[in-house]
Amino acid sequence: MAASVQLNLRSFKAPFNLKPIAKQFSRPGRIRCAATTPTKRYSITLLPGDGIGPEVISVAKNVLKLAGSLEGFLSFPFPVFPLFRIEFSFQEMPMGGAALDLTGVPLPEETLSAAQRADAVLLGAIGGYKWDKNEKHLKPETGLLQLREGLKVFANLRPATVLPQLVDSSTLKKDVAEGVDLMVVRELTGGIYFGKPRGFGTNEKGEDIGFNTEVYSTHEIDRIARVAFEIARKRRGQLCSVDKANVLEASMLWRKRVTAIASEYPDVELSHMYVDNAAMQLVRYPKQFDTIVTNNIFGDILSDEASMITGSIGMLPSASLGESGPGLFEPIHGSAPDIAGQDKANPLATILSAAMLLKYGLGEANAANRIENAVLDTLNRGFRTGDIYSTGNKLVGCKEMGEEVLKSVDSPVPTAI
Ligand SMILES: NC(=O)C1=CN([C@@H]2O[C@H](COP(=O)(O)OP(=O)(O)OC[C@H]3O[C@@H](n4cnc5c(N)ncnc54)[C@H](O)[C@@H]3O)[C@@H](O)[C@H]2O)C=CC1
Ligand SMILES: CC(C)CC(=O)C(=O)O
Ligand SMILES: [Mg+2]
Repeated sequence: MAASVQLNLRSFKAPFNLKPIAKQFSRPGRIRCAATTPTKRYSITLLPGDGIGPEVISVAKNVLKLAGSLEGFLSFPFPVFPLFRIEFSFQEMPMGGAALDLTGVPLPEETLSAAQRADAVLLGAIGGYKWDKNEKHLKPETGLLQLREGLKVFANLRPATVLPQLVDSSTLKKDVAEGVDLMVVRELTGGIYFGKPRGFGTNEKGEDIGFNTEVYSTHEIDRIARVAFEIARKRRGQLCSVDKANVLEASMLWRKRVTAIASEYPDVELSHMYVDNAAMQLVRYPKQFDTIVTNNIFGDILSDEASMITGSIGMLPSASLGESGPGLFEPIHGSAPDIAGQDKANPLATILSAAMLLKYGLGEANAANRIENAVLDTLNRGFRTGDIYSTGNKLVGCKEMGEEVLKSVDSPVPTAI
């Protein structure tokens, strides 16, 4: 049954950051034998953030807890005998605007070190009107960039899969959206969001100017390219590198290095596309894409665009991984101040990010599949938040959607699509 309901967050042996079960067992202090049942303990740092962040994190935390508690049982055909237990300890820390209000900075040292010590980090979203006019170093968004840099999570995986249940929610025609299943691999700790010089100044005419620098090194390009090739190899074997090499020097180097790394992956078909064309192709014929690799800013923009093919930005999860240390898992959307506090947010992107946390962050693929199945089952039962609602379905809020997913997680035989 699990195979028929895969969300295409395919398990692949990533060359980074996965912690197989065996490794967990070998960690001193992680496994405790309570009576006869060994317990796998994971510490998760939760960063709810701002706007709808706390609403979606609260729902995803409950889903994660329940999915973990159901793991480790032998089933004949219902759970009978626990081989091991999974227990999460959650530490909630302030981040973004919430941290600014509390401590005066968007990423307090305590928050970063809690995240660095954790087995995985689950983030809601940050930002809001209240802090929009803050100086750069006092913006919630600066805290998010510092967190990604501090965790060294350079590879941001953003899968966009059109679920059969949500084809009608896509803004594209059914035959264009149906069957779309792509992965954006976005470079996350380099490029124009981090490049120097940056700042404000005056030009020769005395006018104010603002400037940023798009900069990539060989090392930064090579490592994200290898991640993308590895992922493409485990998917349909096609990698499209998106750049602006007809204009930007940083993109010229990008294209040269991605082409060079391709020789290590003869089984993967590499193509190149300029970003303006890619933005157009995504709405013209998105099924042509399997895996896309691109820089920080293009990946940010193209993944928001890709989300609408799937029905809503409220559906897209992400995993940000580094060579070692905890992964950072977050929905691709922001804090949605326009709907914050109204119980309207779609929590599925965050719930699916929790599934990615289990699969890519902790190596608990089974528990991850349980969550993915539960999301599909909930959609099969017709529950929809406003952003993915179509006629004939049941309109629910963020909390109720969460409760329905919990029911599906708990059901012994999930409904297949
Ligand atoms: N990772 C993060 O924490 C991110 C933070 N931001 C910040 O979020 C704030 C708002 O940014 P926007 O540009 O408005 O982007 P946004 O992603 O927060 O919202 C864009 C639109 O999508 C809707 N939306 C987003 N998530 C949704 C969900 N789960 N369910 C239903 N509808 C959803 C919103 O209501 C809004 O109409 C800004 O301060 C921005 O800097 C933006 C993107 C990512
Ligand atoms: C602060 C921004 C870079 C966040 C964002 O839009 C994203 O990562 O998708
Ligand atoms: Mg974005």
